[in-house]
Amino acid sequence: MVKQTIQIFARVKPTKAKTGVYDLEDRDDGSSQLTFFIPKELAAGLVNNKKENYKFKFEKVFDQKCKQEDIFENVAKPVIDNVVKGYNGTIFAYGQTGSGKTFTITGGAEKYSQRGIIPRTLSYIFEMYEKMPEREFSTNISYLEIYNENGYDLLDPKHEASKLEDLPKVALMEDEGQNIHLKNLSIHPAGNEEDALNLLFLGDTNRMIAETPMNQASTRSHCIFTIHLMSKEVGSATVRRSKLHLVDLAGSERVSKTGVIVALSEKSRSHIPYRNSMMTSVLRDSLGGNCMTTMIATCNVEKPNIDESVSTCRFAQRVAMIKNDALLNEEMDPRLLAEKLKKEVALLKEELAMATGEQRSDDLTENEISRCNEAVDAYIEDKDGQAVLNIGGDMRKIQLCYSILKTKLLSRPKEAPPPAKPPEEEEEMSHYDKMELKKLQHLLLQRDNEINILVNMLKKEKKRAAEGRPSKSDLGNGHVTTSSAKLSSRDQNRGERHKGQDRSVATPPDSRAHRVQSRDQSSLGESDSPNQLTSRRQKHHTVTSKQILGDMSVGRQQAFEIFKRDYHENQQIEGNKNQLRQKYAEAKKLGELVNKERDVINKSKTQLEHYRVQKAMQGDTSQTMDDTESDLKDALDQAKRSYKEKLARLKSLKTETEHLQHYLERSKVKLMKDFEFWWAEQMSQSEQQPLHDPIKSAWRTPPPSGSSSTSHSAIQPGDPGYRRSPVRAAQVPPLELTASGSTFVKSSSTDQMSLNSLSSTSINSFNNYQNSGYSQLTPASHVSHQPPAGHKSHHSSKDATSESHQTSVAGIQLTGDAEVDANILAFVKARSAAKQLAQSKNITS
Ligand SMILES: Nc1ncnc2c1ncn2[C@@H]1O[C@H](COP(=O)(O)OP(=O)(O)OP(=O)(O)O)[C@@H](O)[C@H]1O
Repeated sequence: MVKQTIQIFARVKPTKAKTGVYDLEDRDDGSSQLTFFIPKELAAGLVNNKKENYKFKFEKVFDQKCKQEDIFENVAKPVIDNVVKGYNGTIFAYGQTGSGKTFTITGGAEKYSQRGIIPRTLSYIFEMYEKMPEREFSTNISYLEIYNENGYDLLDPKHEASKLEDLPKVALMEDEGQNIHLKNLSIHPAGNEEDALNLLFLGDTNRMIAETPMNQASTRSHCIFTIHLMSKEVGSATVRRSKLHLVDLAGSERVSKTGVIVALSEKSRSHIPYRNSMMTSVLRDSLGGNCMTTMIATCNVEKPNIDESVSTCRFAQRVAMIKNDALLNEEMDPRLLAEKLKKEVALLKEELAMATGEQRSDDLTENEISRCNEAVDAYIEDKDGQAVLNIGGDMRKIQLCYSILKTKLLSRPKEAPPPAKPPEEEEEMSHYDKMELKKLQHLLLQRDNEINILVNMLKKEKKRAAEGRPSKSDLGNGHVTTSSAKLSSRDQNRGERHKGQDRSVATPPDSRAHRVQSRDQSSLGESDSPNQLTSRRQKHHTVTSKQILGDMSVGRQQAFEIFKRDYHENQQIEGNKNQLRQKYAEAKKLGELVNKERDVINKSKTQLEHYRVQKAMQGDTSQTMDDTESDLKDALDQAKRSYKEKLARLKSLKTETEHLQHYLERSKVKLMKDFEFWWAEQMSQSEQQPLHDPIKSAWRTPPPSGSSSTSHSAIQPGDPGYRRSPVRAAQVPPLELTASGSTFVKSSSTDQMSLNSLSSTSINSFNNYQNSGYSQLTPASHVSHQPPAGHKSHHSSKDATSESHQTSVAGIQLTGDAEVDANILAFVKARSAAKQLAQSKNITS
């Protein structure tokens, strides 16, 4: 048992400007101290407004420049090492909204280097398995989201999520031993890193899709990614099961209001009401039980966020006092144990029968007879002189074995005895024979192996051809053409990935994957074969716009196209696309090089073998290598090294491209979600416009700066709310939405505002919100720019004010007097309507 308190770390989120409100110090005992300086005027409303310095001790504090790699090395690795050994582990991030919890646990959405703890953990555990050939491992994964005390399965294979409520609800169950079980949470086997990453990507995509403006999933929900490990020594019945929870908690400003967290942070409370919250029930072991737990407090050190960062650090200090007792979770596997016991019982029965003289007289079964045959064959083939034919104490079997042996002996062809040789020649020949025999035996073995490999390959190919499948990419064997071709074809097909395309085909052969067994297949549903599941996962990765946006009207589709064009993350998306292209090109080149290297290896091998055969034929049996042989051997070794290096790079390129593809998929989802929000905002604004105030309703969206739109009608025909307002309908001629052209209006009046300009403007202001980076929510006073309740968009009040003060309409100065301005607007509208009418009647004004 390992007794340990929860280890606490802190991470400071990078800020653009220097804030001067905190300091870090390394202490003599190896820990770090984080100090916040809070000027008195800022401390108003803070817990203690007299205090200016707040000091907190952590295992280590990671400053703004720290890399994801540093966090992984220092925080995650020690926990994972123990999980692989058989201890439970938990790593959770706690901090206010926007402080970097998701960035730390899952990673950033832009670059491969921004990979967070989860993807790095997945790579690391599979690397560790390779280093422990004496053990067999199995890995299963689950991904749970808890929102409003309800659990949702992010990896559910049966539902396509478009909102959180679409996912199956996970229920908490407690057994008699007070162990918590999660009903309806699917657990998926991951045979290799790629499988595991796919599960992570699937869960993340579901998490994003399910995030609606109303639930702000990432801010208010907790996400728990759990890796379930099982391992045992080869041939042993003792298994170790452990779990690693990687937890992204909801924003601290929200969770701190829940009872459990309050109880945890109050020193005087000895009883923690874990059952009051789903999150703490699931993580009960992590907070004071059988687990090694580590917390990362994420701190935002911009001045307005200091209060919350101080609270976060206070909470961390309290958490650091929680003691855990981690146990090695070792047990006998009941299945293996039963098998072992059965064998023992059979043996004991036979011994008993021998001892008591009681023998069975019934006939041996077919199975028993064939086992006797096998035992005799094995006995004959065993070259060990001490080999024993052990068939138990059953006389029927013993007699059968004797009979089989006799039959075999009698059926052997009689060999003529070799002619007698003179004694000295016999001695000389025997030495020569020994050498030659050894050589021939070795050659024979080699050829046998080669034939076996070839036969197996042929069988596989034949089977594949019969199933109509493409040849398997085999990085391990150097057949990289298919793999790189697949990469490039995936590049071309990205965006509309083929449904059901089986990614596992591109998986490099992983010998360990064969050993890995699914422990929880049953939870996947009976009909889920691994291939079906993979293709379903694959399908899940590709998010269709329909899934998020539903069926779109033609007008909305056009608006979407324009929104896409002006989207603020375009540059980043393009950057990732470029990188992906480069990586594919690199992979293709590398694939070709690996194949060349493979040819070099084969050539060098053949040359070396030929040379050795030649030498042997010339009677040179010396064991030492001559210069030529040594050169050939060096060339072969060099080619092998180079081949391995390139192969390793190819493998890592594969993981990188998977990540980039995932980032692009995320961007796609984000784009669609942002459009949905923007569109909803346009709709809600148009519905919120007071009907008696035409000025405001006309100018809720400003014209684009520098555009000629000032001479245009103020009302935006492309606006979805346009036709809904009776005031507007009365003031302007009815305009129709049309699918043709780039505008939404039928007529070509110069007073018509194109949707393009409308969209550019409101999209720009939307983009400004997105880029403002200010992590506080919009003040409630800016009602007209308030996003639909709960949306995470960070609107700045500056944007809102700039939009609400327009001074002219269609070139005419507004007065600020509502009545006068209403008249001006009515005039503009009337003029616009007249022009339009004139044009439609083909009359020049
Ligand atoms: N250490 C960091 N380096 C670079 N960018 C970061 C870092 N930490 C956070 N960010 C960025 O800050 C933004 C907010 O971070 P993140 O989403 O991780 O916050 P969070 O604490 O998970 O918020 P929420 O509670 O809303 O889920 C993201 O755009 C993220 O990429």
